[in-house]
Amino acid sequence: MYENDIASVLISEEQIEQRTKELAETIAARYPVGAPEGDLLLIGVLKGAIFFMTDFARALPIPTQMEFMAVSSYGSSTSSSGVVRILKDLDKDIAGRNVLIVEDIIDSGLTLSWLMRNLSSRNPASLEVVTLLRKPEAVKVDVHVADVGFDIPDEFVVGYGLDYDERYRDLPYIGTLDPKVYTD
Ligand SMILES: O=P(O)(O)OC[C@H]1O[C@H](OP(=O)(O)OP(=O)(O)O)[C@H](O)[C@@H]1O
Ligand code: HPA
Ligand SMILES: [Mg+2]
Repeated sequence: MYENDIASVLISEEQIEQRTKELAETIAARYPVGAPEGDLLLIGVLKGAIFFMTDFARALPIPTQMEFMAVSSYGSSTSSSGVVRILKDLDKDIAGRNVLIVEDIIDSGLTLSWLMRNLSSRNPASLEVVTLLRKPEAVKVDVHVADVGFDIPDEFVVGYGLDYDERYRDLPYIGTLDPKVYTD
């Protein structure tokens, strides 16, 4: 599909599927079914986390509810602007709920650190994060994340929800983007 733009496949469809199942089982074990806080509330961060969110939710062996927030800090660039904008806020109150943020990637950590502060101020009963990808060498602000699918090198990646200038989200795997695509 985008063969000429992808330099290498970093994580295959099968690896994503396998790791998502493992994460879902580990995480579900921490949330007792029938708790007074109600069902676990997944907050998906649009648009990047959309594919991971839907696969992760279906792999979780417990009932969950889903809400979405859209924030953006990259736009048509390969580095974070550092300014996080809310493009779509939650429709529901999360006070007293067990909340799990579902992210596709932690790169500089700026988006997540901002989001954690924003959501904690709404008084959830608990607030945790699961991310499919993390770039340990790129982190500028430390955010505690218990569950990471894959630690990856500091290269710009696309696919499985991740875009460059809105393209490549529909690739079923995670690939590195040939630098010619963004240096031309
Ligand atoms: O750790 P950071 O350096 O802050 O980067 C991570 C964030 O950047 C991407 O979102 P983006 O702003 O590209 O929006 P999108 O999900 O709609 O593509 C990605 O989906 C994360 O939310
Ligand atoms: O490597 C990346 N690829 C796509 N979107 C991103 N947002 C932060 N880092 C990345
Ligand atoms: Mg993006």
